[in-house]
This record gives sequence, C-alpha cells and structure tokens, in this order.
Amino acid sequence: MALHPVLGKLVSKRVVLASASPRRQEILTNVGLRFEVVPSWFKETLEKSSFAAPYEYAVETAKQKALEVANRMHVKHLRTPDVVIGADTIVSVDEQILEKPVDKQDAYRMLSRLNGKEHSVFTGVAIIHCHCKDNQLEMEITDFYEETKVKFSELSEELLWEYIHSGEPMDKAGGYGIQALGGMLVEYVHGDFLNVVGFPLNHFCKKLAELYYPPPKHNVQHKKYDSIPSVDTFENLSDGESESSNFTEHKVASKLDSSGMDSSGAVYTSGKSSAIRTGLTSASKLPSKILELIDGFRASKALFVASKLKIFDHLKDKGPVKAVDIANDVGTSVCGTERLLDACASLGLLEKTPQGYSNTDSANTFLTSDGKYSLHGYIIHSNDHLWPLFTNLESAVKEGSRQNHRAFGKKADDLFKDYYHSPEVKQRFMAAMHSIAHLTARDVATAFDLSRFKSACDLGGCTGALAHELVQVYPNLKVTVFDLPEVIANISYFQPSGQHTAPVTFVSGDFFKDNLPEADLYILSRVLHDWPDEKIHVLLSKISAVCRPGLNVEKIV
Ligand SMILES: O=c1[nH]cc([C@@H]2O[C@H](COP(=O)(O)OP(=O)(O)OP(=O)(O)O)[C@@H](O)[C@H]2O)c(=O)[nH]1
Repeated sequence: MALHPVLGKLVSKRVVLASASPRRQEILTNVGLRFEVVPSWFKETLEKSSFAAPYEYAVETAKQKALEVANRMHVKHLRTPDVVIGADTIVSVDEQILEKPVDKQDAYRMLSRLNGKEHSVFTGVAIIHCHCKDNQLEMEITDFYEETKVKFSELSEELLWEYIHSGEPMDKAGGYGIQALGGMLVEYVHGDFLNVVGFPLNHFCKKLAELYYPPPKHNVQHKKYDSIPSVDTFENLSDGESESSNFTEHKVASKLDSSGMDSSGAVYTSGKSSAIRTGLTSASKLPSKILELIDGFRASKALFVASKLKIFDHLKDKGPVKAVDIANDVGTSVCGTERLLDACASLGLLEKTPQGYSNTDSANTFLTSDGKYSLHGYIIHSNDHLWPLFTNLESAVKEGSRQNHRAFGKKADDLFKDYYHSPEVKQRFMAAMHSIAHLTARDVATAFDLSRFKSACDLGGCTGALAHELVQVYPNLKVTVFDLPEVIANISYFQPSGQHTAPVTFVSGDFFKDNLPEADLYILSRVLHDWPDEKIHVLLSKISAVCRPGLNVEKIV
C-alpha cells in the first residue's frame, strides 16, 4: 500500500471529521490530512441489546455520527462536504459494552471490570462520500471496524482511584487513555495501538486504497486512445486503475495549459510523455499534490476574473448563453472570454453544453454578487487586496515584514485608514468580511459550546454577521459588536431583515485605544492574523485585563 497516493486522493476534497475527539484529530493531522472538524450532534443512545455483536454497535454509531453531520452541513449550512468521516470507540468485556464513564463511580466500575483481564477495543468507522445532485444529498457509505485486544495488569484499588482522580478516564472509552497515564495499566496490546486511541489509521488507509484503487478487472477492455483523451484530474494520469474507481475525482486546473486557459488537455499530454520519457514506474507516480499546488493559482485567478467581470451574475437565472453573447455584454474579447468560460467549466463553476454556458447550482448560490450566501465580496477582496500582497510573499519572508508598501505603495496602517476614507474601498472591505463571516458563522457558532455565556463581545465584528448567528444559536446570549466608528456607521446595509428584537448591540471604538465593552466572552475572529506581534500583545493584554476572575474566555481566531 503506497500511503501518500491514498491520502492524496483526499487532498482536493472537502473532508470533514465528524468527531470532537482531539485524539482522532491528531492522528489524522499527523499524517498530513487536511480536514474540517464538525463534531456530530448524534446522541450515542442506540439500543445495545439490538446488536448481535459489539462491533456492530460501534459501526452503526459511527455511521449515524457521520450521517448527522453530512445532513446538517447540506441542509443547514448549505455546504455539502465531499467526504465525512465518523468514528466510535467502545470497549467490550464479558459481553458488555463500555463507553465513556459518566462520573468517577462509573469510571471505577469500568476499570474494576477490566482489572487483570483481557478485553477488546472496537472502533467503528464510517466514510461517507457525498454528492449534491439537484439540491438532493446523495451519499455512498463505506464502513468497517477494527478490533484490538488489550490486557490490564492486576491493579490495586488505591492505584485505580489514583488514576480516576487524575481526571484522565472521563472522556475515554472504557475509562482509560492508553496513550497517557492509562498506558501504565496495560500489560499487552495485540493489534493496532491507534485503534485503541480512537482511530484505526492503518485500516482506514487500506479502505481508502480499496475505494480509490480497486483491483484491475482483467477482463475489462482498456481503452486505446487514438487521440488525447479528455481527463479531469492529474490522478487519471498517475493511477492506472482510476478509470474503474467508483468515485468522481475533483476537477482541478488540469485543463489549463501553460497560457492558463486552454482546454485541450495539454497537461495530460506533457505529463504522460514525461512519464514515458523518464520511465516513471507505478511506484513513483506523478506527484499530483505538488502539481495541483503549482497550478492552483491559475484556478484561483480564473475564478477571480470571472467574478470581477460578473460573469456569474450575467448567467444567473438564464438558460445557456453563447460565449460571443457574454463577451458582447461584458465588453471583452470573444476569444479571451471563451477561454475563460472553458476554464470555469473545467473547474466545475459553469456548465458547458453545445447551446452555451450556464451557472452551476453552487455558482448561483455563492458566486453571484447578490445572493444570500454570496462570496463575491470576499473574492473581489482576495483578488484586489490579497493577491498583490501574496505576490510579494518572497520579500515578506526575506524581510520579515508586511508588504503593503510594495503591493500598494502605502504602509499597512495608512492603508487601513484608506479603507475607511474611500467609501468604495470601505464598502468592498466590509462586503468581503461580511460575505465570509456570514457563510461560516453557523459553523463557528456551533463549533464550540458557548451556552454557559450570558454576554459576548465580538471585537472587530464588522457587520455583525457572526453576532447575529450567535444569538440565533444561543438565545440567552447578548452580543456586542465592537468596531471602528467608520464601520459601525455603515452596517445598516448588512443587517438581516425582520430581526428587530435580536440582542445584538453595536458599539464604536478602537480596540487598541478605547475601553472594551464588558462581556463574559471575547471573540477575535479574523483579527489577530492582521497585526504584528506588538499590537497583538496590546490587544490580548487589554482583554486579559477586563476579564473577570472565574469567567471563561474563549478565543475564536
Ligand atoms: O485508550 C484510549 N481509549 C479511548 C480514547 C478516546 O475515547 C473516546 C471514545 O469516545 P467516542 O468514540 O464516543 O468519541 P468522542 O470522544 O465522544 O468524540 P465523537 O465526537 O467522535 O463522538 C475517543 O475520543 C477516543 O479518542 C482515548 O483517548 N484513549
């Protein structure tokens, strides 16, 4: 099993881990997987006696956890993930299933049961591949389980209680953590250690390999190409068997040639010929992740330019439109427009038929400039502001300083003032912050349990997009948005309609200079990354000074 290509299959996908377990997050992060964490709200209350074997219970619970997240993201968050991973770990001893202890007595009951004996640890895993077709969520579920045998030494009552008082057992299946103090209780482990910790990584990789590299069917007639075949991804090049894979790979910028906009499949040609030239074997396949990184900027820029030209607005609520008509309306060259439209179609942003180009569902939802979930403002900000800054990344690294002077001919502070002096720049900046905050607000609000807080202050909370979501999710929370007077003066355009009673208050001020409003919880969302260390120190010190002892501070950065 070649590990890298297996995990590489998930690189271009929106992968979601439906688990709050820090151990699972760590295991998957350690192997370089990039994923979003959306803890499942599924309550682990399935009737244990209805399962013939303990592992069936773990697998079903894992599946329900993942299904809950896939459905919630699709329906409530309007963001369909590509892959959702759920897991559930249980301990089985004497035909009994042990989960996480509810209190110290329960932990004692569990550990006494395990004392001096061998038991099994089962982790059930569900991998759900999601597709959105006509706004319907379609899912393909793969599940499996792994068993590991663990034997405890004979342990004294005193030691058991000392262990329980350490607090470690409380969030662990069977009441122990083999990776920490609990390791001292264990005489032997037969099987996958990480399975005990919460995630059977080895089996997971094998499962991915089975899914993405199914064994070649020898009686299948392989196509012989007379001409260059149309390919969607680099993976098609590197994986002999991927033709027969059940899973559609994400489209990447593979149809852009060196000029950035040709859909002739030139990348395929050069990739293939170089593979032949250098004699790459199946063991040293093309480095698709690296190639995607090299070409990724072209895809971003194609999206930015199409957004800037308002092509998605132009196609909204229309049937297919020919390139020449779009070019005429937008005022661009026909040949350039056609190439840009082809690039957008190969990136999955537009649909192309012989009748012309039309928006995909997600372009209608996220890329038009006036939709409820429009990302237009953020895209324009990324193009006009972030792109020039990132062009100077090399100088930033060499000099260790911000590059606003190079990108825009002004220092960062002056530029920030400019945001608020030019109405147009201010509006663009606020639209950018609003669009990304609005879209992600529900996920941010539900990623933490904030129900214990009565009041919150969103520092630099701009239009209040996150604040409005927080008060929806936590009806007892009162949120104050604290931002510069120039921002607060212009928030009305962005306020949700029909929520007059929602407890969101806006207060003007400069968080570096003025007193901060009192609150139990201070939120710093998309704020700290913007400032040098000295200023961050000033801000965090001010927050620390106003926090009252005994109240928790949660940081959403
Ligand atoms: O040796 C160890 N054994 C078990 C663990 C941790 O125990 C929990 C198991 O609980 P569960 O599978 O229900 O997962 P949760 O933590 O509740 O998160 P979900 O959101 O996925 O339900 C798990 O965290 C293991 O990592 C351990 O750490 N060591």
